[in-house]
Amino acid sequence: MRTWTLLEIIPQASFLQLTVAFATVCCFHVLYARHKRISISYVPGPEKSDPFFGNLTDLYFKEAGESQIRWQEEYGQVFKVYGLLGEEYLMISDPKAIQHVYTNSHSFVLQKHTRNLLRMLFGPTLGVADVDDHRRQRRVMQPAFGFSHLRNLLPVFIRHTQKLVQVLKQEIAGDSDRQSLKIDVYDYTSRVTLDITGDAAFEHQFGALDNKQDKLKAVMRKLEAQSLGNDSKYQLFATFVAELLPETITQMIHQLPIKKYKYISQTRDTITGIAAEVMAEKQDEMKKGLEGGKDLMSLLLRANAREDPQRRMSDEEITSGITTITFAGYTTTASTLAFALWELAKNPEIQGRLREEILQAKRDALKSTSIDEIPFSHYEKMPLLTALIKETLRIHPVVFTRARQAVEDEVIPLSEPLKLPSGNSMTEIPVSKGQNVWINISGYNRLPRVFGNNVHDFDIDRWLDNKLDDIPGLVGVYSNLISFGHGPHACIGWRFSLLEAQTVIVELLSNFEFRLPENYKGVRRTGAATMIPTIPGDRGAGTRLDLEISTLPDCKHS
Ligand code: HEM
Repeated sequence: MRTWTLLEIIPQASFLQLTVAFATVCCFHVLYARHKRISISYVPGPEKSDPFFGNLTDLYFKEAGESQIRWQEEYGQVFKVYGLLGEEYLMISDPKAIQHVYTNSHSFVLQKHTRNLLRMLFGPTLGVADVDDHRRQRRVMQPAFGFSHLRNLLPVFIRHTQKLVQVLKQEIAGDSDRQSLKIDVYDYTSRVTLDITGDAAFEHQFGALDNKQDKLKAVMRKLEAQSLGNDSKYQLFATFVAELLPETITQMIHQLPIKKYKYISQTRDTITGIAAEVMAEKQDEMKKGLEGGKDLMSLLLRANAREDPQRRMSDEEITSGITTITFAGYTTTASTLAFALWELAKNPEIQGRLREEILQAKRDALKSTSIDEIPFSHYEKMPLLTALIKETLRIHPVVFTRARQAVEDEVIPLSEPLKLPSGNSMTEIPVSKGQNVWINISGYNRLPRVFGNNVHDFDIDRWLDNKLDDIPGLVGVYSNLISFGHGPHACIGWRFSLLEAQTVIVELLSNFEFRLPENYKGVRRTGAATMIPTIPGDRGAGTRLDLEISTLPDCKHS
């Protein structure tokens, strides 16, 4: 009998047959790898809500964080959820477990899909660099985000925020000297954060508040619209299948002439091209011995030049660092600000108290410096402003979940024993290479043992006596909140973001009043690349949060 070789079979098979054969081999490969893993099936968790998609449809199609918070109440700080074809994910909000996963960034890395997408868009950037490269890059970049440099950026923040106030006043007054106007506050918070971030990061003037035509702005906005997330089962399927395929195959697929991938590489070329142009100009200035700017890129170039040549960042690493910062920085802070203004509109009493604190700080500044601008050192001394921002970050963490994958066998310690249905309990969870672990950021921020019993209420008073800042053994870079992550990959821009949010809220509340609009139907917190505000039942309208705004009586003509 004749034996067929693979090379003889392939030319005779149709494309469909080959695809089916390839998919079957992949499925077996995945199921075999899964079978060899240490099982976590004993960990309690919700039943599958879909035989094929497991719990993914709950996690992706319901409001962002909603299911994770509900399951945490039911199953505790550690539970299991199902992904595609019965894949088991570990979801953790236990502080010790989070600390372990986040800190051991060599054992737990970003999921393949996210890593590839980030690499395609931004190049060898912070989130995807391997451990040594990441450490080297952070070492050079970190000082630019310290308090002493932020002090220099405050005038940039204030300048753009004052422009925002001016634009809003003109819009409200319109042609008819109107009293108030319904606006999409996200549109304005994202324009001001884009202008601030471009200017502070590399002195690029996006001119978003002026509606200026700008190539980079157009690309960033398009990218933002594209990242609106998985809103169909097909997209969800494609994302998770990409996760199951070997990395080399995924990278080959990304080279295919598919519209989405072509768009991503064009976007990358535009962003990095502009950043490279600016960098070349700045390097030229440095060579001529000119003093250079106070923006992050200038600081980075100067710090890099002082580094040991072996440890310097390459030009490509600098441009991808700056573009990542610009994109990561503006959308996150813009949504956080929009959520904060929404909370203030829902709580006029808090809005009034906070406005009084701000106006008093401005009066004090006027007395001591003859300018009604709050000095840098005073922002931290405004308890209500600080509490508002902390409570917004707690209730509305725009990065509401983070996925990590174990690249080696590991044991995850727990701060509280995990009780099993058998009556036994476990103090640590062994996991195998390949195990997906999701950090339940929304859930952690609502742990009653950390934040009190009324965790689901927006209550800024919980922060006022500073007790929450002093609990030992917790996680996060800011006030025991995990909204900015933890460990080596924690948000590099958290201080930047806080100061930016503080300046914007100070200027907005001293000039305007925010109310819920007529026919208010709520706001949906939608899970996309980050958590974004959208109109309930109208995802097509994109990121949007409508509020009624009016100019305060004594500010109308200033
Ligand atoms: C409210 C605003 C912000 C929130 C909630 C936020 C949240 C986060 C979180 C949770 C991470 C960790 C991601 C992970 O675990 O993989 C992160 C990383 C990062 N963030 Fe932010 N961020 C904010 C604003 C900013 C700003 C303003 C900048 C820059 C100016 C920035 C730049 C970055 C960068 C570069 C990383 C990657 C760090 C690394 O991998 O080493 N973020 N951010």
